Order: sequence, then structure tokens, then C-alpha cells
Amino acid sequence: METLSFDSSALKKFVHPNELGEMQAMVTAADSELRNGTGAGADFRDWLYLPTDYDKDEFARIKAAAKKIQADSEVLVVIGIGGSYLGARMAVDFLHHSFYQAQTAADRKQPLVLFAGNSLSSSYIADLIDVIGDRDFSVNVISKSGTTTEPSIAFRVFRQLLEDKYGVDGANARIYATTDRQRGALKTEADAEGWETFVIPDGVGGRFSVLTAVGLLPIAVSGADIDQLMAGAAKAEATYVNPDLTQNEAYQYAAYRNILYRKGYTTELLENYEPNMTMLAEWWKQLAGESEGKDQKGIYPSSANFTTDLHSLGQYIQEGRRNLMETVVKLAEPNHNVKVPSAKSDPDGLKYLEGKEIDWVNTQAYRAVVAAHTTGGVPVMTVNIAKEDEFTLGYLIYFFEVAIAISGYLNGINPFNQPGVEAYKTNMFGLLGKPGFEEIGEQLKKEIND
Ligand SMILES: O=P(O)(O)OC[C@H]1O[C@](O)(CO)[C@@H](O)[C@@H]1O
Repeated sequence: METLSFDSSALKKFVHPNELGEMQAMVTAADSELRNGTGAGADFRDWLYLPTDYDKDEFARIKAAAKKIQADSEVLVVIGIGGSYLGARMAVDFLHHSFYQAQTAADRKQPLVLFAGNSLSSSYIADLIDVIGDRDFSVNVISKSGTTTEPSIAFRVFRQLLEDKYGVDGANARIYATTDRQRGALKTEADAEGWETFVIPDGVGGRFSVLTAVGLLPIAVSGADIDQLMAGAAKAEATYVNPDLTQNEAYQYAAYRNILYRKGYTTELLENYEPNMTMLAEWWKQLAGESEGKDQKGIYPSSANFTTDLHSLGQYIQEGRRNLMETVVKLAEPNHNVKVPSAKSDPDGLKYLEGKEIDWVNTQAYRAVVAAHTTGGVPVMTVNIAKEDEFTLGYLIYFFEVAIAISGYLNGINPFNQPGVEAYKTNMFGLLGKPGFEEIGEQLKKEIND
């Protein structure tokens, strides 16, 4: 099958055949805003050409650094939050063994890539230190701003750990900083300490940065093929250039989700039938939520993992409030095919499935769910993907990035800023007593009777 195909055939009950064509003028305008830079946030569109127009020298340095880390470390601790972590995290899950973290070093062959700085949980940090134990490790600290609280705190902890284990010079040789090309606290410190640095390009926002060093270094360290990842993305870049809705499936997806949104389907669930795509949905949730949720509007991005969640959320999806739409990422070819075994007796009534591939059962479940949810009033779209390999993942990443950007313009917002995330940070700095935020802190403490 093709690397990716978008299937909207289950939308018939919800979208009249003429509606897609009626979106064409708006889609053409959104495409022009995106590609000609006439839309809001135009300075942050460099991800659009990233699969082909990237720094080849840096790409070679990423591979060299990955080789060094593979040679001298059993663990790579990747420190970052939001767009500075989700892409690498979802890619490592998508591309490796379902029990990647539980595999022995010999089976995994490459360093274990673990993540920190994506919460403020002290137990998580302590447990991660425990899991590293005596093993050799390196740190990749990733932050565009260089001042984000969660990764900054984690970096202090793991830098200290490195220095205790290897001394200051030894630690400095094991720290890799991915940050702004020239500005920011992290860049300044990296230059002063001699850490190897990689760049988050100016024109690429965090949630669009997985195909920069942000994602590429950890993904390469995990042993995945980043050439293939970029090749898949490059194929998608070439495929999704035509604004004609009959030709461009990424734009179709953008148009349909906006058609549905305007009919009251305000929450979109990204769904999978493969547990190792759970983090794919988390990555997509930031991409969609931070891009589109502003000016008091936007589709709320949520997710569900099937068939697991059919036994928890399934009831709500089938019969709850009718504001849901679903987008399934459906895998065509699993990495392994296991069959339902034969048994001597049939107490579980599974005789009729003996010898059948479990993936075939999975696909019948998907087909059954699409039919049931459609009947229940939930529109379902499907993104069919060929394989769980690097090429397909690169393609899929680009599909979602370009679709969400077009979708944002269709809804009349700036898809590339995120002003809303500052509100909690300002309050938190006030409560923490950060210099410059004292007044806000005092005011808040009064409000919450602290
Ligand atoms: O890379 P940084 O600057 O640490 O930011 C991490 C994340 O935090 C945000 O700025 C939101 O707080 C995201 O947009 C970004 O992906």
C-alpha cells in the first residue's frame, strides 16, 4: 500500500458531498497564507521545508554525536518538555520494541533513551536516577528558551550527577545542548562550558521541531535511521503541495475537521490500535492544541487507545455527548504476526478464530468500531499508514504538521504562537518567589488565602 492514505468514506452521514468543494476557496486562501507567508505567525514556517532544506553539516554532526553516545553510554537522558520532548518520545516508542525499556542492553543493542524534565515530580527524578544506577550515561538538554522551569530543574540534577561521576571535564564531554542558535541562557552556558550544541532553528516552533536536532539526536541514539525519517518527510513535503482538495489528502483532513468543528464536533480523538502509538497521540495533542486552541475557539484534541479504551471510554464515545469526532491512525502491516492458537477444548468460545492472525482480528475490531460509532453519531476519519518504520513516521509527521497549519488558518487563528501558556508560568513564578514576580505572588496568595 501507499505510505499513507486518508480515508473519509465513513463521513457520509455527517458531511454532504458538496461540502468539501465548498471549502476549496478557503483552503486555497489558507494555502497561500502558509506558503506565501501572508498569514499570521509567518516567521515560524521553516518546518515546511525542513525535510529537504536542512543544515546537512549539522545532520552529520548529529550522527557523529549519536555514534559517540552509543559508544560511551548505556543511557541517554533527554531533558525537555512540550515540543522539546514529545517528538523524540513518540518516535522512540513508534520505532522500537513494545517493551523497549524492559529489553536487556544486549537485545536493545543501543542506549536506552529516557526522558526527564517533562514534569515537576520529584519521585520521577529519583526513580530515574535509581534506574540509571551505575550505568554510563549522557545528557541531551533541549530547550529553545533555555529558561523553562521543568527542564532547567532536571538539568541541574542530572548535570550534578554527571559531575559527581565523571568530574567537571568528563561531564562537559557528555552534555549535548539543543537550543537557540545564538540567544538564551542555555546557549550562553553551553558555549562557556564547551558542550556540543545543536540548533533549534529560529523559524521552527517547539511543536514543529521533531525533524530538527530536537528529535533527530535522541532518535538517532536509539538506533533508528534518521535518513529514512527525513526521506519519508521529504516525500510528504513533495506530495502535499497542491492546494486542490481533490488531490491533497492532508488538506482534506484539515478541511473535514473544520467542516465537522463548525457543526458542533468540537473534540477530536486521535486513536490507534497499537499501544506503541500512545505517545504519537500525545505529540499530536500538543501540535493541534497549542496551534489551534486560541481566541476562545479551536478543536479540543484528545486521544484514545484501542481496543483498550473501548472497555473504558467506549461507552461515552458510543452514547455520550455528541460533540466528538475521531481520527484513527490505522497500521496496515504490523511488525509481527501472531496467530490465535488452537486449544484442546473451547471454554472461551474462540474455536472460530483459531489459526487467524491477531492483526486480522484487530482490523475487524477497527471496522466494527467505525460502523458502531458512525451509527452512534460520531464521525470517523482514518489515516492509514503502511508500516511502523522511519520512512512512514517521517511522512506521517509531515502530514499532521501541514494539516494542522492549514486547519489553523481555516479557523482564522495564528497557528504558530502560544501566548496562553504564559499565564500559569507567571502565576507559578509569583508563588515560587522568582525575582520580578513578587507582586503577582502577593496578589495570588491573597486570592487563594495562602
Ligand atoms: O523549548 P522550551 O523553550 O523549553 O519550551 C518547551 C515548550 O514550552 C512551550 O513554550 C510552552 O510552555 C512550548 O511551546 C514548548 O514546546
